[in-house]
Amino acid sequence: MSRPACPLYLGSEEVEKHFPSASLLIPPLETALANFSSGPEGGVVQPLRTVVPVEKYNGFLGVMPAYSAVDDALTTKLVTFYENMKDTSVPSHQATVFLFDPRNGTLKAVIDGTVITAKRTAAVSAIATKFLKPAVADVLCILGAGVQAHSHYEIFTELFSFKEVKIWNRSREKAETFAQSVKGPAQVCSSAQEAVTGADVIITVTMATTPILFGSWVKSGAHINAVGASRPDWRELDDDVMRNSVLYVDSREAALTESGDVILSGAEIFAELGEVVKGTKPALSEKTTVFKSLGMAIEDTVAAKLVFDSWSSSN
Ligand SMILES: NC(=O)c1ccc[n+]([C@@H]2O[C@H](COP(=O)([O-])OP(=O)(O)OC[C@H]3O[C@@H](n4cnc5c(N)ncnc54)[C@H](O)[C@@H]3O)[C@@H](O)[C@H]2O)c1
Ligand SMILES: O=C(O)[C@@H]1CCCCN1
Repeated sequence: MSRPACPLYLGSEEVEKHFPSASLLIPPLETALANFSSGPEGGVVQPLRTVVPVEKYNGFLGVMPAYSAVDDALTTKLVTFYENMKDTSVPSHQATVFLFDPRNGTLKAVIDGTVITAKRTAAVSAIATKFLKPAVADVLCILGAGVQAHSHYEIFTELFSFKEVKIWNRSREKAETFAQSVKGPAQVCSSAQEAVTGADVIITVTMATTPILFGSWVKSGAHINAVGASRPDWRELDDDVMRNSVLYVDSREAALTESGDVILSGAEIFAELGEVVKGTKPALSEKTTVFKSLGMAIEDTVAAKLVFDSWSSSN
């Protein structure tokens, strides 16, 4: 019996190279979201992720396995995320995706998951926004100025035509650095309220554990992508915005288990994004809408396959 070959390793630079634009991910991600929301016939097997708290250091380890029959792809992402880190040279989120041969279980590749996590999360928010943004969407607001703020800025300015981008961060200095580093306009705001006022699309991408977005600030009909607060006792959005918006989620099961914004507000889930993509639930874009994103393993499966296939065809 021959031993399996050593798995391929693709670091973040290689991943970037084989993944020039996150918008490449939109079609396969839409298919994956629709398949996920189709139950067993969609061919997606994705148990709820396991999250191990590392209390002593305010950290968490997430284990995110998934199989997609349509893509014939099997992966597990391991992701760590740490709150209030003193050492700012280390990213708050670090991830690795393991890609297996689904025919025999051989580990084919170990792929940096940090770039994948940044790009696939932003691409899913872009899908939600395509369906749920108001007919006229001139002003984009981003709360947060970290990794996800960058990946969201990149794909949102590529796919949509906002006239204005307003950005707020807890430390203004980081928002200023963000505005100087992006290729395009970004207006730094002194408060979250100032950034949110008048915005048609709002993205919350912070490590906040208590609300930073309040319903009284939100323009009627706006669309909100709520990307942070992925623990059952963490919040980014207040009860007002949660209860008075139409609520879309990536996964009902995950939202009811992991999302403090959903669990603690008692807001009712209207639909999964995959149901909107399939057309079995409407996109009520004239209403104020929230897409609560927690991140799904199947998104990493699709992204890792795209990177691996691109690498294979060029080697
Ligand atoms: N839904 C998903 O699929 C998904 C995927 C990855 C990350 N996330 C979440 O998105 C959020 C941003 O992730 P990131 O990788 O950009 O993190 P990051 O550490 O790069 O950036 C976090 C930003 O939040 C700000 N911040 C930190 N604590 C805050 C607080 N208490 N109040 C307000 N702002 C605060 C920081 O200044 C920073 O600008 C996190 O909550 C993360 O868990 C979600
Ligand atoms: O889906 C993800 O990759 C992230 C991991 C960290 C917490 C939020 N969701």
